[in-house]
Amino acid sequence: MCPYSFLAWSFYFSFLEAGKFMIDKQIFKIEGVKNILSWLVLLTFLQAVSILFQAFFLSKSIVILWHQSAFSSAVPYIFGFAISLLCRHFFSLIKEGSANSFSVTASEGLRDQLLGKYLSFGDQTIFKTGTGHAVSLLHAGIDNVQNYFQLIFIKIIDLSIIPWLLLIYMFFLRWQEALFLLLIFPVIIFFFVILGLAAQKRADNEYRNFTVLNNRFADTLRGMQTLKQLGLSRIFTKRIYETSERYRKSTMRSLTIAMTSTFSLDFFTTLSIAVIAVFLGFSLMEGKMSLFPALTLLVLAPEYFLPLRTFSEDYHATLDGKNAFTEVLSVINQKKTSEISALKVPAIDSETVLSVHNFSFQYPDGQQPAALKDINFLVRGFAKVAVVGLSGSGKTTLLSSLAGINSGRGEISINRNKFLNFQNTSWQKQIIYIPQKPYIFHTSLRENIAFYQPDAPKEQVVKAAKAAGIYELASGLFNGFDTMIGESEQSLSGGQAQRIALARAFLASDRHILLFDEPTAHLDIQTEYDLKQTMLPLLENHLVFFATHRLHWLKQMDYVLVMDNGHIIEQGRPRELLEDFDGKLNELRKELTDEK
Ligand SMILES: Nc1ncnc2c1ncn2[C@@H]1O[C@H](COP(=O)(O)OP(=O)(O)OP(=O)(O)O)[C@@H](O)[C@H]1O
Repeated sequence: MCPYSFLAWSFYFSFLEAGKFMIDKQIFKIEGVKNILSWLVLLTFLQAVSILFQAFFLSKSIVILWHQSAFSSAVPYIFGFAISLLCRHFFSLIKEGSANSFSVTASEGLRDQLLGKYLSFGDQTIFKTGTGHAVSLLHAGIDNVQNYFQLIFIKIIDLSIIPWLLLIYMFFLRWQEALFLLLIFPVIIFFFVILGLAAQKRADNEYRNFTVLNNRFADTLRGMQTLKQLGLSRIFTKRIYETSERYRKSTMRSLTIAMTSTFSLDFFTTLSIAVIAVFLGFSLMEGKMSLFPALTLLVLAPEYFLPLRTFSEDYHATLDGKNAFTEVLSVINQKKTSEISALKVPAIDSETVLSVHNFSFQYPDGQQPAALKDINFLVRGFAKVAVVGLSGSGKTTLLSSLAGINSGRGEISINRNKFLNFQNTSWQKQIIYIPQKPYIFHTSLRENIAFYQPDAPKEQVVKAAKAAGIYELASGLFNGFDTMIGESEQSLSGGQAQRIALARAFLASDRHILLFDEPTAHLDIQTEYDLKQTMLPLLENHLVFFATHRLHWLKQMDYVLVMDNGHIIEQGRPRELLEDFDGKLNELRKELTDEK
């Protein structure tokens, strides 16, 4: 291998390796990246030219003053030096400003995409990675990505342009020193790469510990009340402490590597500059070169290494940002098994025929067999369908599939319009979903009730509240319907939360599909009875799917699906099924009675 190709190869290798640590290639797919790159390249080029002029004018001024010429002859050079210094910093400021505005826009775009992904994937993505991790990715993670965008382009472009432009000029001044600087560069990068490998491993470890800490912290906060009741809060506090200690130690370990790499780079670059200074000193003493090229070379040598040094100073922050960026993209790039369909589902009315044939669903990380298998049923108009079964039989999964939260696949027809699953916008816009514990948002009571219809006038909100039996509660509150509820605000009982969910349903009069997932499961008998009286009028004029363990609801239902192990094992009119003493519904009734 000839020396030139060896040199070229070592440059290529060192840049490639340095780049691999710092750049996630997907960064080039971000919108507007080409424009910002071209703009930064232009500014960096101008900055490098300013540095050259700065060195030139500075050396000229010193040489004139050294030779004790008239001060006036040095003034234009001093002036030139000041101008080029100003230009250099001016270009640097514009670069930072441009990179900053790009990084803010790009990272906010990523935050929106990430949030959109979490919302469209439902709780399954969050369930997989953990709530704490999801929240920290949306906040600290995106902030790290912003910092990464802010730093990485400027650092990489500086490193790719400034040293080489300076080096070309230095070759013209004196090739020996320029060659030395050229040869030392890959050597320094080689050490940097070795340390980078270790830093990458430590940073990955640090990120893993950070994720565990976030999840553990969020879980503990959520379960704090239960932990206190069970007398376990101290144990969990200790666990959080231990996890945070692990995170602290791993951060310190990766910081040690970062410091070592900064130190070693500083050491090598300072040593190289010192070597150059010694060479130049000898050449000057021996009269082999004049003062101007020697001074210019001495001024330019630190500038030659400066991009590399600043690159290493922000190495740790950049690595953190890169890890966060990769993580954000891994969520954003997740593919849904099926995208939400835009096919129009007719509005559900008293004449609608809904037929579900061979519908199955498997959780992405669920084990065989599927959570729902060959589900078949046909319901007409505003039927009231009970979904019953033992715990784990698939009731919630069926309701989540009907709500379009789960994907699944089968032959579904609504008045002969065919669909593959319920992930359909016009179907979902007709649904009201009431789970066991409805989510109460941290906002006013009024906004909580107006969940499906945010623009509903106050009179309608009040009417819905009256129908749901929550009006008395609202009147008793300090700020009435404007009182803040949810989170740490006004606390609500399970029954009151359920009534808010019912008020939402009363208000959403244009939605005619009601999905109840064991709405009274955790309420006492009296509260359930009171709530039932409120719920019964709501069931009218709605297609209702009502998952429950409490079989007294069957009296209000027209049809029942009995589930076991993801299958519908029996279906029909409740009264007819209950008359069959050997039937599955009666078997279930006995099992549920025995359980009590
Ligand atoms: N997010 C999930 N990921 C993987 N498997 C799940 C998930 N949720 C439920 N399953 C599994 O699917 C099956 C049906 O669960 P599902 O919650 O639908 O039952 P259920 O009848 O509603 O039970 P319960 O009455 O206790 O609420 C169970 O085997 C359960 O372990």
